Order: sequence, then C-alpha cells, then structure tokens
Amino acid sequence: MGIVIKDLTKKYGNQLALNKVSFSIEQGEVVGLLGPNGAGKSTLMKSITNAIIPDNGEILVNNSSVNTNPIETKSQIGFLQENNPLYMDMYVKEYLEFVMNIRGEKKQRVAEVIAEVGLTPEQHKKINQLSKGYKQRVGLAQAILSKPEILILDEPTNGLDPNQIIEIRELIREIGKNTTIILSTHIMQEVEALCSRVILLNKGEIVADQPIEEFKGQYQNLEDAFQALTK
Ligand SMILES: Nc1ncnc2c1ncn2[C@@H]1O[C@H](COP(=O)(O)OP(=O)(O)OP(=O)(O)O)[C@@H](O)[C@H]1O
Repeated sequence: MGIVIKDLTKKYGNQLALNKVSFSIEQGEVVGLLGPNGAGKSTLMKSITNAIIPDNGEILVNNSSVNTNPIETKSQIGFLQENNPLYMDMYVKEYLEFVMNIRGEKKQRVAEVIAEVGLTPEQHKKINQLSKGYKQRVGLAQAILSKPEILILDEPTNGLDPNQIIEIRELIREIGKNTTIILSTHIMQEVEALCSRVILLNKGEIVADQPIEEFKGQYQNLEDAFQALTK
C-alpha cells in the first residue's frame, strides 16, 4: 500500500529533471518534499498524478501502476497544484459542485467538504472575492473532495500571510490524521510542524530521505541540512 517509485527518470529536451529517483511511502505517512527551485519536485508530483508521463521507471499507487491504470490510481490521489488554479468567476459551492460532477461524486459530499475546510460562510461568494487564504481552502476542498487516500500539496501556503499560513497548516494537520500526504514546501518550519520524514531532491536526484529526527542529530537544524546537501 502507499506509493512505490522505482528509477523514475524524466527529461525535458536535454534538461534532466528526474534521474533514477526511487523511494516508497507507507500509507499514513506525511512526507515533506524539499529541494531548491528546479530540483524536480513538481515533475515528481505531476508524474505521480499522471499529469506528465515520465521517460522511464515505475510508479505504483496502492500496488497499481500509474502508467497502466491511470484512472484507478488518479481516483486515489488528491492534488493541490502550485498557484492553485481555480475558476475565479464561479461561486465556491458552484465550483465544488462542478468538480463533484466531473468526478462523479454525490452532492452531499460538497456540503461535507465545505464544512471540513471551514468555507460554510463563504460558500455563496465568488472565488475571486475571497482572500488568498480562503482561495487555498477552496483548492484544498477540491483536492479532498473524493476522499483520496493520498494527498499531494505543492507549496500550499505560498504567498499567504502568517495567520492564513497557520490556518491552512491546521487544516493539513487535520487531513493528515487519516491521509497519506506529500507536501512540497520551501518553509522548513512547515516541514517540522507537519511532516515525520523528509525527501530532499537536488538536481533531479534524491540526496536525503530520512525521518526529521535524524537530521536533527546530524545538523543544527533542517535549514542547515538543506544548505549542506543542496550546494
Ligand atoms: N515543461 C517543461 N519544459 C521544459 N523544462 C521543464 C519543464 N518543467 C520543468 N522543467 C525543467 O525541469 C527541471 C525541474 O523542474 P521542476 O519544476 O520539476 O522543479 P521544482 O523543484 O518543482 O522547482 P520549483 O521549486 O521552482 O517549482 C528544471 O530545470 C525546469 O526548468
């Protein structure tokens, strides 16, 4: 169960974005995916969600191959992309009902998810009227609408103010109680607050994969580890 990745390689033209990346994530783990800009994090997340096709390697989601069973594996994954693309002219509830229809979910799930992410008072507002923090809640709501076993979050608190960051983190912590999460972020504090393990990518390769506690024994803090391992 969980995710197994073997020898994943992806090139864009001559640019090697992922080079024989292998790791596995157990069900229920909350894993921080770190790395400098251009390290290959988004390429890895998009490969798991089948948004891009890698050149080589294998991705198994709950023992099922993303390559050969894309519909089945996609239905088990929720994805909040970087910059959270939303239909800004739609109303919150209307948008989530639209997503519900595409995914074949029951109407009742929309009300549930709106309550889960704390959007009940905002559900009749237009998405473009919402603050950035509330827009992220809408993004999270669509990501968890199908009750995915696995949630992939690409920089979910990017651009939020400190209060909004805390609110979104709380939501992620709550969701992480019964969901496997891969969280990409540049905020080390966030990783320490939410994750039990870190996978550190640099130039398309894994340079560290271990529990956060182990970094603490080897480095002053996670920031030092990041700097030392991604030079
Ligand atoms: N569609 C694309 N076409 C060409 N090159 C790409 C494409 N997407 C990514 N790359 C390149 O692949 C490498 C890995 O990019 P990727 O976006 O996966 O990194 P990242 O770690 O997510 O970076 P960031 O933190 O900036 O989002 C980079 O060198 C990037 O320029």
